[in-house]
Amino acid sequence: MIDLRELTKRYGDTFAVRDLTLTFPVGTVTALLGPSGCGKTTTLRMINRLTEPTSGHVRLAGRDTRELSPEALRRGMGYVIQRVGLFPHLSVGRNVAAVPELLGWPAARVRARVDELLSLVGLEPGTFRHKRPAELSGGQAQRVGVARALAADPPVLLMDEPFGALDPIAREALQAEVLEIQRRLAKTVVLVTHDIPEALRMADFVALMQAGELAQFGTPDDLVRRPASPFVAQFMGMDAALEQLGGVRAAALARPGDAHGLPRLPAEADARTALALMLRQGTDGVAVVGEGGAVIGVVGFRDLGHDPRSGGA
Ligand SMILES: Nc1ncnc2c1ncn2[C@@H]1O[C@H](COP(=O)(O)OP(=O)(O)OP(=O)(O)O)[C@@H](O)[C@H]1O
Repeated sequence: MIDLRELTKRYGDTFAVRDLTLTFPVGTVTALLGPSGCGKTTTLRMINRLTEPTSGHVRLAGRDTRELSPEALRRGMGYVIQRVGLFPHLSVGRNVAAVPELLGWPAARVRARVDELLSLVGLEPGTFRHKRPAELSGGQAQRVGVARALAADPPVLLMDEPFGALDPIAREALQAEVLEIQRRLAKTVVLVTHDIPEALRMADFVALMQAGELAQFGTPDDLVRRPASPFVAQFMGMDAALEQLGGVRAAALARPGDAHGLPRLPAEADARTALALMLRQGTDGVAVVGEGGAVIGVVGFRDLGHDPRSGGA
């Protein structure tokens, strides 16, 4: 297990993380959840010592991580970030092989491992092994990133908004596959996200942070049904509104309008996905497209308040 004890990171007068005491149980997914700037990434980076704490400490399986070299520590922890950062000049296969090669595995074992991992993340090895990162879609590149993080079979996987840059359909597919892999391999996963539905879907436990401190740790059900403070109730309550949008098809809200410059959303997507796309792209609308990419109509930010099932109230 990973234990954080009174972990603090200060930048000048700002506490990015303050007195954080938290245990990530072995073989589970724990989401570090919270609004922008609450200290999620700083916490994750203190676990693998990409950021050194100002005070407090991290224990891994009972050992203070300061007793380990950062390199040895990181070898035991896969790390996946939003933009995977694959080596552009290396093939997909060589990217996945990077850590096993560093560890001096025999060539045949590395080759077998690369193929095993590509299959595991849903990429057919014969098709993808020799491709360059530039030839991949965002979702495929992110899959390679996950395969690379798992290459040396680390017991711990640290993931920082790993699905954040993906379109909604690729995101849901990869979330499902990462969950499936986690269940099969029983990795200890720490997942940074600000997306409540993602945390609810993926996490066994949620650590909700507020301004560098722990607001509540518990199961997703605990946080939704037994919030420890008004902040938790309000933050998790945003989800109820979002869930309602999840039941409405974006196509049902689409109306004629100027689709120029708007991000595109498939007609079968729901209104929650439309909202996520607007927030991510910084637009106040999306273009809903049908088969063949023809624009059906636009959904504006203000249209999201109108549920056609309730008569447009
Ligand atoms: N290198 C740094 N120097 C100064 N301040 C920093 C540094 N890194 C983070 N901070 C500050 O620490 C706080 C927490 O940042 P952190 O990136 O951990 O938040 P976060 O919850 O991951 O946010 P987001 O969801 O927006 O990525 C923020 O106020 C941020 O501005």
